[in-house]
Amino acid sequence: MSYDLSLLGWTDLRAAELPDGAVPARVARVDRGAAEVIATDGQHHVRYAAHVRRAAAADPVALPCVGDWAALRWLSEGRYELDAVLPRTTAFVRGGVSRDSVGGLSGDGQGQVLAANVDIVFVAEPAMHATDFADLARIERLVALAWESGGTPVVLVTKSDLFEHGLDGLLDDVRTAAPGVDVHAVSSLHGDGVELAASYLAGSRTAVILGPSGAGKSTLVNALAGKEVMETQRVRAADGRGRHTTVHRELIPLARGGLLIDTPGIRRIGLYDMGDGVDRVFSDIESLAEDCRFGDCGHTGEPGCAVLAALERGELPERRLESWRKLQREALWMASRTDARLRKEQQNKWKVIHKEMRRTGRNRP
Ligand SMILES: Nc1nc2c(ncn2[C@@H]2O[C@H](COP(=O)(O)OP(=O)(O)OP(=O)(O)O)[C@@H](O)[C@H]2O)c(=O)[nH]1
Ligand SMILES: [Zn+2]
Repeated sequence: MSYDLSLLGWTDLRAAELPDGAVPARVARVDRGAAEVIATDGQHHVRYAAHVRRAAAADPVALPCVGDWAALRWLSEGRYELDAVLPRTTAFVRGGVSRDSVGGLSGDGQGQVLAANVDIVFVAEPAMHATDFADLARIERLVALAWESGGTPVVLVTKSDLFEHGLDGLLDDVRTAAPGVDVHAVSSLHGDGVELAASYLAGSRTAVILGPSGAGKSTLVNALAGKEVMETQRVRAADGRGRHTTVHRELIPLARGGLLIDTPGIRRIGLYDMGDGVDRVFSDIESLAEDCRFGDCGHTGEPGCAVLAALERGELPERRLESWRKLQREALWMASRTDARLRKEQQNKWKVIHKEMRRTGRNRP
């Protein structure tokens, strides 16, 4: 019985990074100190090698996370340990982490990776939410997060069936809020746009769905996955034994190909580390700002401000500038706040893990 790893997104590029003699596997779920992984010969519960644990203790960014590709080392009959995390192509990171020029991550001991190797980031925003229309500011924020992860954002305006008139106008507004990003209307209820969304995952790509509570994420996951997610997935069909359904709740193979990562952490993701992403989602303002007379122009009335000039000419919507200001302020505030909180969380978490390791003697190299 074997799994076809290419259906999980394994490529020649990744294969080139696999150490000699190691067995490749994708992380489907993590537990403290261990992971559920899928390898060619099936699913395994694997502990982390001592050097992986040491690296993670120094910097939690080194901890395996869902979506990671891992190199396994064979221990004995049917048992493996997780020996290395292969270089990540993208990552959703919470906490104080910066990205170096080649896209690698360099942590400062506080970051936490929520999901890795995500190609497509669906930003779900309901066309109609309670009594309100789509929240453009929220779309901007989540698109910024998506860019920051290294993945490609695609905005899905969900529940489009609730919007009979003026949907085209709404989509135009959304496109203005997310320049350079594909925007589509989706109704999971009627099936409109679902095939189109699924087509982004062709070639066994991996996606996440970000969006506020009630945006229709779960409904969309089910629509994308096809009926009875757990029973019809192709990856598991190859296994034929019908076991191990639980890990697929976090790394979900879709009936039409491709995968979705759906974890509580990704669902809760808010406004973390959006530095570069903010610049990109506001590329219109950033490029106007290049023509401001002063390099450090705050666009609040300085002489020769090109941003305010565009505003006066009606070329830049006022809402857009307001949104940009708000996001800049929030990013600053969140950065200071999450840093302190995360540091504490991580300290507590590792205290518990170290205690556990001492108790079981598992920390001996
Ligand atoms: N009219 C309409 N309703 C929908 C559609 N998709 C989802 N809903 C409804 O919207 C509500 C919320 O949908 P969920 O899929 O649970 O939303 P969610 O984003 O997963 O919400 P959380 O679990 O809170 O994050 C449910 O009552 C769905 O039935 C749609 O395409 N059209
Ligand atoms: Zn200016």
